[in-house]
Amino acid sequence: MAQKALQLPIIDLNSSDRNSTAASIRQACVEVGFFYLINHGIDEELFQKVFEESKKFFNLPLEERTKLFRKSHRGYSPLYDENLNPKSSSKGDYKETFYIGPLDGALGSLNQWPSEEILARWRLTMEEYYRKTQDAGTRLASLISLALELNEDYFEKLGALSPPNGFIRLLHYPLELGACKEQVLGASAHSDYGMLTLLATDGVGGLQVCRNKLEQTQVWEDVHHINGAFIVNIGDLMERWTNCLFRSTLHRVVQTGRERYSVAFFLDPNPDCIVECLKSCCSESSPPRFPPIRSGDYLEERFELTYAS
Ligand SMILES: O=C(O)CCC(=O)C(=O)O
Ligand SMILES: [Fe+2]
Repeated sequence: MAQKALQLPIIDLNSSDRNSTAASIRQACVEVGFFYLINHGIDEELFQKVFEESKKFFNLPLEERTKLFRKSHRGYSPLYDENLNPKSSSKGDYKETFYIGPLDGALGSLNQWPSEEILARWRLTMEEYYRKTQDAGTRLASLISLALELNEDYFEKLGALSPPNGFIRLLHYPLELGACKEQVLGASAHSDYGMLTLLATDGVGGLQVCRNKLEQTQVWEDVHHINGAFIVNIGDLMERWTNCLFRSTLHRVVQTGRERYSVAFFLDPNPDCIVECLKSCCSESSPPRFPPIRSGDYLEERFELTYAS
């Protein structure tokens, strides 16, 4: 188990004092890369509906779930299918997931949905959650621009958010039956790939972060659930943008002997956006550490490494 629990700052997305909120975000992203987000516009009722519908899907017979097996990163990914830490020798993560990508335009037709006869309100619920969470993420991105001493519409103007590449990942960590010799993790140690992640959890523990990923002995700290708050973390593309000023922190989910559900929303840049060091994050003494990269190419490569086949 983790040695200690982490106290993360609470950021109010609706605060009228945007400059002081931006300063708190900056401190959180420099020090930990994780914070809580409140007043984000998603009400308790919608969270409840999303978790209920998610449970209904994962409780369908395996045969039904497998009909929606992932294609183009959308749909169902069964137990052990993913390994979020491709460097580990583990046989995969003890979780099952379901992905929903951008809803609109040509990309929208790539999504897979359970049939309405089986789960009547599933698609509507997920679409509502997708739009509202993407909106919260976009508003948060403008506070992040402020935190980086940029104009509030910086990421908008860059094309990163027009439209963003948003993905919902519904997660289910079932109870593991039988003792296992090696430690199998619900989600193995990883950092998220993109810009920002807004994570909703069900109150069951297990999420841990490691702030000293480069040291030999890693210290893992528990991240607690706060009712109604998102747990937000910075992804690797944001770390590249900021020349490692903002941290994309290693995290994982350990098994606690309880079944667990969570819902991650990845707000990633438009695939055609070129991610290169921000002017406010480099200088002569601190030159860019990464070459510019097209967001879509970077994310594709990371996704490919996640799957065993
Ligand atoms: O389930 C969780 O709490 C974390 C999931 C996660 O880290 C991810 O999906 O990237
Ligand atoms: Fe993650």
